[in-house]
Amino acid sequence: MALASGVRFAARALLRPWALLRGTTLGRTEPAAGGGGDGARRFGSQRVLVEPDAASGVAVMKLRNPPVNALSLELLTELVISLEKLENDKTFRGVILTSDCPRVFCAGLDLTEICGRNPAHCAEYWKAMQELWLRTYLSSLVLVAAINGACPAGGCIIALSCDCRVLADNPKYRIGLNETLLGIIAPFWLKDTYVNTIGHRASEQALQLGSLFPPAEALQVGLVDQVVPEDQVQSTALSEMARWLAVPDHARQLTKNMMRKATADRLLRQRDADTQNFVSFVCRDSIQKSLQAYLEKLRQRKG
Ligand SMILES: CC/C=C\C/C=C\C/C=C\CC/C=C/CC(=O)SCCNC(=O)CCNC(=O)[C@H](O)C(C)(C)COP(=O)(O)OP(=O)(O)OC[C@H]1O[C@@H](n2cnc3c(N)ncnc32)[C@H](O)[C@@H]1OP(=O)(O)O
Repeated sequence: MALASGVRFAARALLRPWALLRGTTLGRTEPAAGGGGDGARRFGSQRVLVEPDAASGVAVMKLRNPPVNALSLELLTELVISLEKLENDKTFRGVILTSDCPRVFCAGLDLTEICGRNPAHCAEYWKAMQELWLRTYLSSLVLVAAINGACPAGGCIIALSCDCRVLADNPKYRIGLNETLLGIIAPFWLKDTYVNTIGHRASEQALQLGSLFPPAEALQVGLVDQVVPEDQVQSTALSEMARWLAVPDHARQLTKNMMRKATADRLLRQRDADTQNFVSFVCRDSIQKSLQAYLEKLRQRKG
């Protein structure tokens, strides 16, 4: 798809230096845990573990950035590069995205990447977040989110960018765009993704309230497609993947692009403006104070 290749070019041009500079050990392979079928070899990087199964054409991509898979610049970079590697390997048709950290799928943006950071770093960071959303939202692969933990804000966006979502039935594993509770707001392309998933009225209410939905409500509002016992999340994600892979790739990919291109184009047309908006918004003293206070509250919760 032209657009995807455009994004792929952008990703490669934009991210290659990070991959080198950030000391990732991309491409390291090691035997998959439990053998993994035909000698499948895990690969990935420090913060992303990829367990490929060539026989089925499905890879499991695990976020591994303890304690909460906060989306640091490194994790964002490694996710995009790992996904690009799988997209370029025609052996693979689908990826299951899940967490290697207990109780948390992904805590969203790493707030230490924007709290007390200079505008240049905030811009670099936001471009990486844009890139990850574009890469997942437009991926030619089938992406299934196996949500095995809490999934607020940026974590919710990653899950929403997948083709479908399976959530563990644990009331502590809440999902949603809670930005307003931090005193910030979701940018238009997060809003658009929400509206495309749960509809305008539900999004309007949930975004303003910063709603974090427990599993039953997340299912009811359409934020997730299945809620299953925690020990069945991965197997259910695999079954869901099989359902999607039963469809010829070309027809499915063209349909996905038809459904999502307009939303992605809206960001692609104004990426620089969006980055400037983000930087000028988060660098405001009032917003910095809100974010610092929120981080402090998080740190004190354990006390
Ligand atoms: C007009 C304007 C126009 C345009 C505007 C443009 C742009 C819009 C502006 C901004 C962008 C908006 C997008 C935002 C998306 C986001 O993702 S914001 C981040 C939101 N994330 C959260 O609210 C989650 C916060 N975390 C939690 O709720 C819990 O940690 C969680 C439920 C995930 C796990 O709980 P638990 O297992 O108990 O772990 P702890 O809470 O104890 O946390 C462990 C340590 O991790 C630290 N931590 C947690 N979350 C984050 C995080 N997101 N970033 C950084 N650090 C985090 C936490 O402080 C603990 O640290 P410690 O061990 O104490 O040092």
